[in-house]
Amino acid sequence: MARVTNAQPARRLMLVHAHPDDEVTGTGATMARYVAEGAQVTLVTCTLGEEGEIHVPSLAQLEAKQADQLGGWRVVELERACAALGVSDHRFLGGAGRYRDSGMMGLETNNHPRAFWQADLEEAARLCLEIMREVRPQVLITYDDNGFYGHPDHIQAHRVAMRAAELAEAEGFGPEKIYWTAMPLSVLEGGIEAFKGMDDNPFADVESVADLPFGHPDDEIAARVDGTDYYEQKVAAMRAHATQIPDNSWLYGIAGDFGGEFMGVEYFTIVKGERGEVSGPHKWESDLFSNVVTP
Ligand SMILES: CC(=O)N[C@H]1[C@@H](O[C@@H]2[C@H](O)[C@H](O)[C@@H](O)[C@H](O)[C@H]2O)O[C@H](CO)[C@@H](O)[C@@H]1O
Ligand SMILES: [Zn+2]
Repeated sequence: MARVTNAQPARRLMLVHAHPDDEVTGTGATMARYVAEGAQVTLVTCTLGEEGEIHVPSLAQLEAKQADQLGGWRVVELERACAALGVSDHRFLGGAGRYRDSGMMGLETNNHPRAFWQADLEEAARLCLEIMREVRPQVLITYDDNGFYGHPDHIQAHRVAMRAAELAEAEGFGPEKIYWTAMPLSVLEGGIEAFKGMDDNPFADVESVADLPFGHPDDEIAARVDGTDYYEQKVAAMRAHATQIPDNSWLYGIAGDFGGEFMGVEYFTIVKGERGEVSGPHKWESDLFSNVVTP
């Protein structure tokens, strides 16, 4: 049984994401910050994103219904994004190509025999456990039980990560703290105002934040990680995912109009472990490793 070696950094963060590009949008600044601070950041991506859209016209024929090569291309996009963030430890769950992108909830692609949505949970969790046993992360990040916005692969990534953490706990090396990606309602409400008048307004049809499948009251948020110093790395990593994030994406609008204030700050709820120092009106933690005692 592998044990923490002297060669491993003192602080170790593991993230379990569903598709290439998820690592950037929800946790890119957090990853870049902890890498810069000397932590080991291990990214686990569960699928290759084969069923995604393609926003690069010259690559359109790679789509699943044609050449079905988008997954391979997104492997390269992910490598480039990790390089931009400074992340050197990336794994595909079960190895590249083990689990296939299931497509949006309810689509026929959910039933593909290799779809992650069809994965045997125990088997997939044990594959995740193997990485956890090697890395022994003190902090684990994944999605909430709705996968943040209800995508089947995100829901499955949550289930696999949480089951792996449970199995690791039983073997005596579970993560000390577990966080789920989140967004405060106050930030979403600010976004709705800020986007009015933008061409690519993601909130165009949204009357109220209550209409969104995600968002937490500010007091339910546990941690606000300030990665504003790394927002340029985050934007560079977003650009690496060109098939998923088009040049006219609202995400770049935010980056342009608000800089690191929005793109460089990422939020989490906590579902395991004791928070360390908290501050501000909503008592948010600023360091995911605060209060960690596990060597
Ligand atoms: C951020 C994320 O999880 N993206 C997934 C998602 O992509 C969506 C999908 O292409 C949908 O058809 C679009 O309308 C929507 O705008 C996209 O965000 O689902 C894809 C298929 O499972 C997945 O490849 C992509 O990474
Ligand atoms: Zn995703």
